[in-house]
Amino acid sequence: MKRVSILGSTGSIGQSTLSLIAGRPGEYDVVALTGGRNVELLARQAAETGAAIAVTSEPDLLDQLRDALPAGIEAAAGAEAIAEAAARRADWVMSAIVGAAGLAPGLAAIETGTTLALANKETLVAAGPLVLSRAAASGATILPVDSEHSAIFQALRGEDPAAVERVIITASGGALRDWPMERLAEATPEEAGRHPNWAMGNRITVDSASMFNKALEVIEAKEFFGFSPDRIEVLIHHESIVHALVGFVDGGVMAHLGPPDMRHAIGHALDWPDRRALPVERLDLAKIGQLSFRPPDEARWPALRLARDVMARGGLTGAAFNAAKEAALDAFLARQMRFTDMAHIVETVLDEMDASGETSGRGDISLGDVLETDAAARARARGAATRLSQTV
Ligand SMILES: NC(=O)C1=CN([C@@H]2O[C@H](COP(=O)(O)OP(=O)(O)OC[C@H]3O[C@@H](n4cnc5c(N)ncnc54)[C@H](OP(=O)(O)O)[C@@H]3O)[C@@H](O)[C@H]2O)C=CC1
Ligand SMILES: CC(=O)[C@@H](O)[C@H](O)COP(=O)(O)O
Ligand SMILES: [Mn+2]
Repeated sequence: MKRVSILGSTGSIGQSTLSLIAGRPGEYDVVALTGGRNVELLARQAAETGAAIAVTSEPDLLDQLRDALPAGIEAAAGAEAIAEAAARRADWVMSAIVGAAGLAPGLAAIETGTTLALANKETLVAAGPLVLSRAAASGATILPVDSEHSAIFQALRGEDPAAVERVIITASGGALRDWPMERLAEATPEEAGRHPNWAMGNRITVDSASMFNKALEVIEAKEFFGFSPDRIEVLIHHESIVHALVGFVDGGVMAHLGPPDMRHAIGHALDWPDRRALPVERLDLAKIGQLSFRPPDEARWPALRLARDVMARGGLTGAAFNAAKEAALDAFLARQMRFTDMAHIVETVLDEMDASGETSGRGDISLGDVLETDAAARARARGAATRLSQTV
């Protein structure tokens, strides 16, 4: 039996992963499941799968988790306990915690030499070189789960990476794509949180509307595949059917298509290097009829320009970018500032930290360096958000 652990099992990706596993009885031995505040669901998942251990990130919910678990399933709580559970021997680990909180547990799994299915894009944005060098040292395999990166990975199967000329990552445009630009400042968290095509967690859905999700994905593609930034393009594609395209030196372009359902990308990583049947809807292009494409407007979506700055600056800039974005998103979701303020705040934090040398990151970057930069960027972004909320 394949031993699997799921970090972030109570979230959107985590639940989809468990649904695939439940559809193949007797094939998987569930080692660890981790969640956050939803301990009721976590306990139910652990009971249904017979997991060895269930861990919540919230120490104040440990008793509640313990009470809800059947006898024989271990319970634990806190960030360290999650990293320890991630380090338990497993053949395959899904990294689906949201945000930078997923970095340390993902690294802990990597140290064991396992196969890490990586949905947590923040891991590569904040600490790409560190994560890849630790994987090379331990022999761990990292498989992309983010739909665009899974698409690129699949288009590259059997290809010579040197023959790649460019990659094109598609973007739906998110919830506010048809709004006039002058109204964007008024958008509420509820309005920004309605994705036109994908059912996902709330944070990534709002990031999709601001295009910060795509900005993270461009950096993720640079880090994971090693493409130079000038070879990574973004294309607005409303239907979310073409997930990414790879252009080769002979002019040929391979596109990866499929209905917007993450069970395909998750299943691909679960079954890799094989391909097996997955319970996803089959693509019916005749029914869809038309697919549309247009270039992104960087004035509307400054996050895309910021991603280019992050890649040009390098060092610890990715860690600062992600943390500032997370803090700005927190402030927007808490209604402390406007939708359009998020990009201003992130840009201000990046410029300040670049000027002070805090993100220069010379030499080998450690997890401690990344976490320190993350904390500094978050503090700056929170400060800027508080000042803004006092002036609005
Ligand atoms: N959803 C999607 O389709 C896609 C998601 N991704 C990426 O996958 C990751 C997960 O996304 P998604 O499933 O949508 O997110 P969700 O918000 O749906 O789920 C997040 C998971 O992380 C847990 N969690 C939240 N905060 C913490 C914390 N501080 N420490 C430990 N665990 C925590 C949550 O627990 P609880 O809910 O119990 O509080 C939940 O299990 C993100 O990095 C996202 O960018 C990438 C591509 C597509
Ligand atoms: C499913 C997935 O991978 C998401 O990251 C998706 O890409 C979000 O859609 P957009 O950011 O294109 O709106
Ligand atoms: Mn994606």
